[in-house]
Amino acid sequence: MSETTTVDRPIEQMPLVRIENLSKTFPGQRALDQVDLDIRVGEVHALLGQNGSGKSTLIKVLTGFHAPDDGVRVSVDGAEGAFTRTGPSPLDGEVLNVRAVHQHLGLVPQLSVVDNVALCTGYLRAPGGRIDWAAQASLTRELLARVGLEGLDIHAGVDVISPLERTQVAIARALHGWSEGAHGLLILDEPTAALPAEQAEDLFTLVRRLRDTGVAIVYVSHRLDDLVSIADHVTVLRDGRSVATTSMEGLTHDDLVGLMLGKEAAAKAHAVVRSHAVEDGRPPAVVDGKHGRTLRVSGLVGAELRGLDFTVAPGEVVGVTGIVGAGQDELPYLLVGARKAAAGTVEIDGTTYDVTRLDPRRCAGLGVALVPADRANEAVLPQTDITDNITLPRLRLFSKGGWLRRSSERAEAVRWIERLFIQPQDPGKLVTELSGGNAQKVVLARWLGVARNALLLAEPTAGVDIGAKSLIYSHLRAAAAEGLPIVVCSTDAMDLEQLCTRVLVLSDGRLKAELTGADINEDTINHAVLSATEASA
Ligand SMILES: Nc1ncnc2c1ncn2[C@@H]1O[C@H](COP(=O)(O)OP(=O)(O)OP(=O)(O)O)[C@@H](O)[C@H]1O
Repeated sequence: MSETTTVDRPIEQMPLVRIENLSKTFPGQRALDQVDLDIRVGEVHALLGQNGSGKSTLIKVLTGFHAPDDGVRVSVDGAEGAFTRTGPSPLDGEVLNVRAVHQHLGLVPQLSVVDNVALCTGYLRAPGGRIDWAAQASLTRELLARVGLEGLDIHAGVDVISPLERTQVAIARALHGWSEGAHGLLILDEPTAALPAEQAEDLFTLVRRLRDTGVAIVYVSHRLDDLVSIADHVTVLRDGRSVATTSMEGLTHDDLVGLMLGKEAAAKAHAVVRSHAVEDGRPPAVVDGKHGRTLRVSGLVGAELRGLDFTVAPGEVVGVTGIVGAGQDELPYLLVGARKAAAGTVEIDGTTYDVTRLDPRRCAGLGVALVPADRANEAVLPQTDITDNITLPRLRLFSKGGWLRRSSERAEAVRWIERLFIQPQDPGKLVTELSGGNAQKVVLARWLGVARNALLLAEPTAGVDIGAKSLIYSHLRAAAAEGLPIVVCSTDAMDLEQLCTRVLVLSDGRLKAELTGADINEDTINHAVLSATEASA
């Protein structure tokens, strides 16, 4: 902050950061519209809103990635000043630390913990310019101690530590240069998205600890139960406007849905999400038999999986779950050859294939589609528009006499935009200009169009709001009802409860339990994952 003047207000009522009249306009799109936000010392302040409501844009303005429109007013610690761009964040400076930990953490898996910390802090140098490894190790240990990771081997690769430890390392390095007790704003964006349920609780303990040392925390998540557990206040964004700021005291999951969507839309979303009752473990009746051959997987071996056999009947939605690394995270990639399997076969539409010889392109040709978990790196084609992203694997369908018919491609994109309520409804919009949840719908549209014989999904609802979740569920149910075999690999027990007719629980690369019927509910699934993991330990 610069050019500061003191505001005449009682200090105890004064927020650490007060932002007024914050707008951000992209060409043709007002992403934030006169938003006001007060964040206090020692609170967890949740940002809640549907896909495209402006949460990421707000974070990107706070961290200096986007400059806001003119007219914003800011005060920090009671001192008013301009929203200037002096540090990495326009608010970061002597008075305030502003740090963000994003959903994908920004760690390099192949590097050690100490190197990953150094990527943020810079390597400490001894006289003469060589790296002072002893000092670097002690700085790393000091930062890790602040997040409760005293015992972690700092030379271990980030790929071998647990998902919770990775999140802790990312938070630890964000605290570099921020002395304990100094004022600051820590932004956590979907921090539990990659964490199994039991590790999320441990993360909350850390977040509460940081809050109690005076850190102001902005917490963004579509996992509403997280917010009920951890947030002190919530600000609700709708179409770029802040429509409510309230204390979280006494608020339930359903209250949050109501605040986010408005009462009427909330009731509708709730009804759709709950409309699917899988009572006896049998697949729902196949209504038109458009697809209809069993997917049969035998002896699948990968880096994690150690020989998995299962079948998915036409119209069945089989869930596969476990803690990260149990095998469900690599399963769909192995089946389409996106990661190298060591052994295994898969029967597709009556023909058996050696999985070690498959590749994603060939699988797409066979009508087997994979919706990957890492949307940004594995799924969207960044420099292209919604139309290209949806139609790319099926371009031949839109060609005549060797010429691509752009009009029929666009018509197909418009059909999916309408079916999945993709926003904005512009087939020519660059996919990088979409919110995360809308980009996920585009990816889903692409692969729903390809899947004739099987659809494999990895974490299909990560980062999507409750309304979009219900929409995705109903499209997947409809595809199953047409006889498509579907495999949902997910750590989100709600996805599994709402979608699956059978759930396979893996641990250590092997099948440990199979849940059907009334056992397919969030509590039993979480419990089965925990028991399977403990039994393998
Ligand atoms: N770089 C950009 N260029 C143009 N429009 C953008 C850009 N980034 C975001 N938008 C638009 O701004 C609006 C808000 O998007 P934002 O990503 O902030 O939403 P969000 O609440 O974070 O959504 P989600 O929960 O899906 O991640 C959307 O309409 C989006 O299409």
